[in-house]
Amino acid sequence: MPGTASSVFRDGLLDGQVALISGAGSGIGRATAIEFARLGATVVGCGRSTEKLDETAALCPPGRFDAVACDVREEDQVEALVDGALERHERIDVLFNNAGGQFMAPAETVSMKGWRTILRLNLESVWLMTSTVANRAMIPQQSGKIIRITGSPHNGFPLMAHGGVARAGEENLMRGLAVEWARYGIRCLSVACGPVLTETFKGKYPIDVQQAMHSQTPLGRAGTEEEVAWMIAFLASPGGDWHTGSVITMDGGMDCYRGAFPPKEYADEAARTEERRT
Ligand SMILES: CCC/C=C/C(=O)SCCNC(=O)CCNC(=O)[C@H](O)C(C)(C)COP(=O)([O-])OP(=O)([O-])OC[C@H]1O[C@@H](n2cnc3c(N)ncnc32)[C@H](O)[C@@H]1OP(=O)([O-])[O-]
Ligand SMILES: NC(=O)C1=CN([C@@H]2O[C@H](COP(=O)(O)OP(=O)(O)OC[C@H]3O[C@@H](n4cnc5c(N)ncnc54)[C@H](OP(=O)(O)O)[C@@H]3O)[C@@H](O)[C@H]2O)C=CC1
Repeated sequence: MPGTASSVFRDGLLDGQVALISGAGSGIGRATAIEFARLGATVVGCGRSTEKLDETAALCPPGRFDAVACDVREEDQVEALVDGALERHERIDVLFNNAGGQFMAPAETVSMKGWRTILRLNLESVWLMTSTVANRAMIPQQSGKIIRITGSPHNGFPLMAHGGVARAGEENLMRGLAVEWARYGIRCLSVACGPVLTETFKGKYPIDVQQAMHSQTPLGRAGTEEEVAWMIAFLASPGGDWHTGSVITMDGGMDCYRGAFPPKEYADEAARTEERRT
C-alpha cells in the first residue's frame, strides 16, 4: 500500500469519524486501518501483539492510529478497550469486527476444545465487542455502523466446519441486530470474503488448497487486502448509509459457482450451443 492518499476515495471522506478495528496488526485489519486513517478517520486498532500494532501505526498518517493491546475474547479487556477509546476520542462511529480465524482439520478429528476455541474466537468475541460498543457508545450517541467479516462460499466449509458455523451465526446476528437497533440509528452488516491473499492465508493453507480455491473462482484469482479495505471504507462513508442487515459477498464469483459445469471448453471462445431440433 504505497503512498499516503487513497487510490479510490477522495481525501477527507471519513474526516471526524472514530473507528474501532480489531486485528489491526496484520492483513485485512491493517489495510483497513491504513485506508481509514488516510481518509481522515481516527482509528483505534486492537490485537494481542503490540509490536504488530506499532508497525501498523508507523504505516498510518501520524497521530491517526491509537494502538491498544486487547484480546477480544476477554470481557475485562474489551470493556477497558471501549472505555479507553471513549475517554480519548469521545465516540465510536464504526466497529469493524475483523479479528478471527480457524484451523483446517477433518471434522471427525475436531475435539470439543477445538470446537469451543473457534466459536469463542469468532462468534462469542463478535458478540462481546458488538454489545460492549453498542451499549457504551453507539446507543447513547444514537448512531453507528458495525461490520463483521465472514466467509464465502456459503454452502458449507469442508475441513473448517467450526469456522463455517461461527460465520453463519455472525451473519445471522448482524441481520437480527440490524432490525433491533435500527431504532438507535445503528447499521449492522457482514462482508463475506472468499480467499484474500494475506500473509496468514498464504502461510496457513497448503498450496494445493489455495490453488483449488482460485480455480473455483470465476474471476480466477484471490482478492487483495486493499479490495476489502475499500469496501469497508465505502460502507463507513455516507455511501454506506442505506446498507444494513445485508451480507455483501466479495469473492470473485465463488459463491455462485458449483464446479465444472459447463465443462471449461464449452465456455471458452469456441462456445458451443445446443443443436436446434426444429
Ligand atoms: C475462503 C475463506 C478462508 C478463510 C481464510 C482465513 O480466515 S485466513 C486468516 C486466518 N487467521 C487466523 O486464523 C488468525 C487467528 N488464528 C489463530 O489464532 C489460531 O490459528 C487458532 C484459530 C487455532 C486459535 O488459536 P488459540 O491460540 O486460541 O488456540 P490453540 O492453538 O491453543 O488451540 C486450541 C485448541 O484448538 C484445537 N486446534 C488448534 N489447531 C488445531 C489444528 N490444526 N488441528 C486440530 N485441532 C486444532 C485443539 O483442540 C487445541 O487445543 P490443544 O489440542 O492444543 O490442547
Ligand atoms: N484471508 C482470507 O482469505 C479471509 C479472511 N477472513 C477473515 O478476515 C479476518 C482477517 O484475516 P487475515 O487478515 O487474513 O488474517 P490475520 O491472521 O492477518 O488477521 C487476524 C488478526 O486478528 C488478530 N487476532 C487474532 N486473535 C485475536 C484475539 N483473540 N484478540 C485480538 N486480536 C486477535 C491477530 O493479531 P494478534 O495475533 O496480534 O492478536 C491478527 O492481526 C479473520 O477474521 C479471517 O478469518 C475471512 C475470509 C477470508
